[in-house]
This record gives sequence, C-alpha cells and structure tokens, in this order.
Amino acid sequence: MIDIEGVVEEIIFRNEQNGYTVLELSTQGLVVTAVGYMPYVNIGERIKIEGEWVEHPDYGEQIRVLNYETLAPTTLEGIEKFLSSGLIPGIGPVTARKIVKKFGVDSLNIIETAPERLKEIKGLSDEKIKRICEAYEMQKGIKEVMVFLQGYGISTTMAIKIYKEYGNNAIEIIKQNPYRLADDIFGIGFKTADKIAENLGVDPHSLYRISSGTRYVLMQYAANGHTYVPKELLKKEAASLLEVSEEEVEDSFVLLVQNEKIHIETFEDNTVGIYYIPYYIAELHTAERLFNMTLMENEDLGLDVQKEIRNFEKETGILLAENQKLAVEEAVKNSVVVITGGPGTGKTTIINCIIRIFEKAGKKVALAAPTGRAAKRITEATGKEAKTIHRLLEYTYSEEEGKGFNKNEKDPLKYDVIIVDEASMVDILLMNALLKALPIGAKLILVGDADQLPSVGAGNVLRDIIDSGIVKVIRLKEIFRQQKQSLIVVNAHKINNGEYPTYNDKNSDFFFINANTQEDILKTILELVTNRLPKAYGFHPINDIQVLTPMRKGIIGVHNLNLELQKALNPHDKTKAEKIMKEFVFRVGDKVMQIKNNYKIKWKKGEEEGEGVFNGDIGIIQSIDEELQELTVYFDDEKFVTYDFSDLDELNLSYAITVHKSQGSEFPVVIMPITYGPPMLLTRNLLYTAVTRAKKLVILVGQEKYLKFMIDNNRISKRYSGLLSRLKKALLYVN
Ligand SMILES: Nc1ncnc2c1ncn2[C@@H]1O[C@H](COP(=O)(O)OP(=O)(O)OP(=O)(O)O)[C@@H](O)[C@H]1O
Repeated sequence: MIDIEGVVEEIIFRNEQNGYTVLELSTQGLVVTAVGYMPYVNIGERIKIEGEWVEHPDYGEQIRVLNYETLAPTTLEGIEKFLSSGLIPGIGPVTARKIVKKFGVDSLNIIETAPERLKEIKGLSDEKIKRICEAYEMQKGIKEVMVFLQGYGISTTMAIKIYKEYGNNAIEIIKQNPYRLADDIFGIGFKTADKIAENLGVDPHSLYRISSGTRYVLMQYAANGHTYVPKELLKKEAASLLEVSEEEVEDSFVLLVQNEKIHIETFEDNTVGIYYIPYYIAELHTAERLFNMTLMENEDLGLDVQKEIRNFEKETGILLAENQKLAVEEAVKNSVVVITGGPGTGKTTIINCIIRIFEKAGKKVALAAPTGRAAKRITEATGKEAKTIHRLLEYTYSEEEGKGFNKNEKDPLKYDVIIVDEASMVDILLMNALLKALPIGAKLILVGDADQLPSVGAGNVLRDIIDSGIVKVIRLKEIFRQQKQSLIVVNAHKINNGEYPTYNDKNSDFFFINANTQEDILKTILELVTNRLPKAYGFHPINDIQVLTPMRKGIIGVHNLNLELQKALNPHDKTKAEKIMKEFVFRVGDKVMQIKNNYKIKWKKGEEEGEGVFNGDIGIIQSIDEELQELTVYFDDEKFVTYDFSDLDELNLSYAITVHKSQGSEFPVVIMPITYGPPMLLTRNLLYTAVTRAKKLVILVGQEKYLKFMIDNNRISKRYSGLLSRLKKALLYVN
C-alpha cells in the first residue's frame, strides 16, 4: 500500500454514473496516473490517495486507488485551476486568474469567509459575487452528499439534484428516510433508495420498509395512468419488488391507512382497489362535484338562442348541422356538457358560437386547454385568449408552501362559463383542481375527442364521464373540413371506425411509402425530412415536420431516430455550443422536449415571469453556457426557460417523439414508421392519435401489413379508474 499527496492535473476519464475516474496527479515533480472511484475530485484540487501500483497492459504503470481524501488546493496554480475548472458556475479562467492574482493562497478562504472582499476585484458585479458564493457553498454541500452516498452509484448530477432538493439538511433527511429519494429525485428509483436504507440498518422486513415499497408501487401505477391498483396485484408486485411475502405486504396496508397514505375501497363487483391517497381524493371529489353540478338549477340566459345561432350562421356563412345546433343548445341549457368528435367535426366552430352567445348575454367566459400548444391553437382559432388550465388556476410553487393552485374553493375563478378544449388530456388531479376552482353556478363545457389516447397522467376522466351517462354528451360524427377533401380527416375517421385508409392520390395529403426493412424505413424518413419534403412543399425540417413513433427502442425507436435526425439536421459544428450527455449530445439549435412536469422551474416571456414547464412541451435550444452551466430553451409558447445542467435529464431530443408524448399537439407534417413491434403498442387508438396530430400532411413509411394490423388491433389498454363506477352510483341515487 502506498500513500501519495498531489494536485490533480487532468481528468482523463470519468464515468458520471459510478464515479470511476482516471486522473493525472502531479506529485513532487512527477506526474502519475491514478484510477478508481473518485467521483468528486476536480482539476486543481489537492488529494491524498491510498492505493497500490498496478501494471496496465496498454497504459503502463498506474495507481489503483483504494481510498482517497480531498484537501483544499494550496498552490497558486492549483487554486487557479480549481476555480476555473467549471466547478463554480460564474468563474471561468479569466475571473479565476483575477481572484488568485488578488488574494493569492487565501483565495478560497476569502470566498468562504469574507466574500464581500471579492468586490475589490474589478469587473465583478454584486450579483456575480452572490452567485459565486452560493455556488461555492453548494459545491461543498454536494461534496458532502457525494461522500455520504459513496458506493451507491449516485452520480455527480444526482448529488447536485439531491442537494438542490434538500439543501444543507440533505444527509439528515436521507438518514431519516432514505425512501424519500425515490419520491423526490427524478432518476433515483426505489432500488437505490432501498440499498441506502439497507446500509443505514433498515430491517428488510420492517413495516417501514415494506410500506415505503408498497407506496412506491402505487405511485408507479399512477405514473402509468391508473388511479388505483387491485389489491391482489399490488400485493404481488410489492412482494416481488421487496422480496418479502404477500402477507407482509398486506400487513403494511394497516399502517398506510392509519397514516392516510392509502385508501382501500371495495367496488360494486366486490373487487378491492387500493389508492394512493391524492388520487382517491381527486377521484372522489371529482365525482361529487360533477354530480352536484348536474343537480344545479340552470339560469335562463334571457336570449333567444335559436336567433343567436341564426345570427352566427349569417355572420360566418356556416350553416350549423342539427347536431351542432344541439351541442350549442345543450351547452346553454346544462351546467356540464361534453362535446366530443373527431377532427373536422366542427368542435372549434361550436366553441366560437358558444362563446358568442354567452358573451352576448353578458357572461364571463374562460377558454382553457391542458397544454400550452393546445391553448395557443384554440386562441388562434377563436381569436379569444385561451390559457393553459394551470395558468387559469394560477399555478404557483413556493419553497414554503410547495406547489398548488391559487384558484380553489377558497378563492374561486371569476367566470360564469369555462370551456376546456382537448379535454381528453385532462387527468384526474387536474380535473379535480379545476372543479374545485369553479364558482357555484358556473358552467363547464368539456370539448375533445374521446377516441384519442387518454391523458398522460392518471385517470380516464373524459371517457368515464361520457360512459357514466351523468352529463349530457353530444357526439359529433359528420366531417365538415374542406368539403371532405382532406384525406387526413377522412382517414382518421376511417381508422377510428376500423376501416383501412385510402392514400397516395396525387395532390392529396395522406401517403404510404413502402419500405421493407427497418433500415429502409429509417433511410426513407431521413430522406423525406432533409430533402424531399422541404423541396417539394417548402416545409421546414425542424419546425414543420414531426416524426412520431410507437417505439422507444430499436432502429426506428425514438432514441435512434433522434440521433439520426440530429446528425442530419443539426450536426456537430464548431460554432455551436454543445453539452455532452450520457447517451447523446445537446447542441444549440436542437429540438427538445420536456419529459416530466417540473412545477418549480422558472420561465420568462417578455416581461412576464412564472414557474412550470410540463411534460410534452417542445422547444429549441437557444444557448448553452459552460461557464454558468446552463442551457436555455425557447419553448413553443414563447417562454424562455434556463436549465441548470443538473436538470438536463428532464429534456430529450425531440426530432422524433413517441405518439404518447404527442397528445394534444398538432404539427403541419407527421411522419410515422409502420413496422413490427409489441402488439400492445401497435393499436388502432395509437394510429388514430398519430394521424390526427397532422394538419397538412401524413406520411406513413413501412409495411402495409402492419398498418392493417394496427387498425384491426382494437385493444385499449385497461386503466384502473374508479370514476366511472362512482358517477354511476351517483346517478342511481338520483334515479
Ligand atoms: N356546419 C358546417 N358546415 C360547413 N362547414 C363547417 C361546418 N361546421 C364546421 N365547418 C368547417 O369545417 C372545418 C372544421 O371545423 P372545426 O375546425 O370547427 O372542427 P374541429 O372539430 O375543431 O376540428 P379539429 O379538431 O380537427 O380542429 C372548418 O373549416 C369549419 O369552418
């Protein structure tokens, strides 16, 4: 065993995931190579290592590090290197040199204990000094977290996230309840938290561990769209995750009920479902509130609705079909209605007519949609500003109070009528929040397409409401768009009815290109995006064309398509900044998508500021700043959002996205590969959703037999949701 102290000259390699590092250490005039687990060692730092000499077949003699300790750098050169290594956002090589020139070997001490003295350096603003001090403090905290979590495969990025979430109490919080990591930190799963717990001495059979695991399984199910999990299934899954008996899992239910973490419900058919409590409350209240609304006396508008419809027809030149008129009348008559129909069936036209009538009657009307993109679209189509539901309800986040909506039962919305477009995307939590904020007597008009894939979040809200029979539902079937010329619309309806689409008519907007292998499909897609479509139609390859795919993996899976499309559309270029990630590179000009709801992240839109970027939001990378360790995205809804590098796992390239993630968005052109894959993915529902995302052109590429397979495959994956049965029960009660 040897002991060496030296200054880190160079990091030659680092595996961010497990901290394995190869570095060059200068010690007493010599430079030696050291390898081993040293996740948080940085250039310029002085370290003390313990290890042994080994002979590497290719690289020669090196030290295998068994233990290490970091010491603050002491030489001028070391301090300068350390400061400029990128560890402290805000300090680059120039600032580092200035600081060291001024304060010499005392530099780090001054940053730590007398930061106000940094003012003595020319060109450092107060704001920058504040940032430097915060970053210095933070990196010390992160280092502590890293050391504490050594050996659990926690990457530096994860440690930063943990520190940012819990601050200086991180270690204390983890010690108290390591399972919180799996709930709070995106990217840390139950297994990792469980390993930490084991090392902290948590008994594998303790109720504490088992109830944490059970709750985790429930949350996973919720993330996949279920509001509850059947009891037997939950027992099985939790027992297998935790490697304990199903009886032990069942025992944990008692504690979880006591602590108000879960709710156990026996349904009409005697099956038992277990809810994670927020979903139970949301479901229960949604059912209650909807039911109460249907009992509400309806106020007379004091207008002749028929006459108003005739006026609307005169002004727009559109003669409403009977069913459309009915939709308008029912919207006026009832306190809740659902208007559902496929593309081009006149939903927007009806919304326009409804807004007009209510506003003429002096009512205040709010228009909202679940996503920024959908809100923007309906704003353009109606000329009336639509908000996202989050904004309508004044979503806020604060450190003290956490996330929440300012608009709720205590401070309800000040509108008489709320129209929600793309209602199929509203999940149970959001529906509950919306209903909570409705003032007594207000009307709710839900407009959407119930045949789309259901919401990303938990629940089957729109379909359950429709199927329950509790509210008036108007189904629009007739297609009006462009005198039925658009094959996209005609084919969407055909697909939805289980018929095969027509395509490849000259000058039409729906094409199928045959390609037999996945390699050929990929080649064809690349050629279409980069060359054929821009040339033939003038479409912009990044802004206008969206590749959608059912799959995540494989040649035409979302990951590989993104790599290939990035190479073709936004290749490496010395003038464009880049940030290397684990499996790909982010580059200025890349199209990216947010892949989880982030309620805290700040955005700016002109003078306006706010928080929250949501799953499915798409934008373009505007800038990457290595020194500040930040990446800025310009989103479709004109918001600028700056991400800290440690939050970049919330973004993905989005030249290609999965059909699931495309819900609620529309694109001028949609291209989709059609090939073999798991039957649960190749469904009619999914094809219908993909096709209806396109406004101007659909191109399917692949084999026709799989297109047929999809249309014939009418399976709808089951969602465990209790809303339908609650609403039905309520209806029985009235009848
Ligand atoms: N009764 C009608 N007679 C003639 N044209 C109509 C009628 N209703 C709607 N349209 C026209 O059909 C087209 C599609 O209508 P609209 O945009 O309202 O449908 P939509 O259901 O909102 O479709 P999407 O959801 O696909 O946007 C529009 O051009 C509209 O003007």
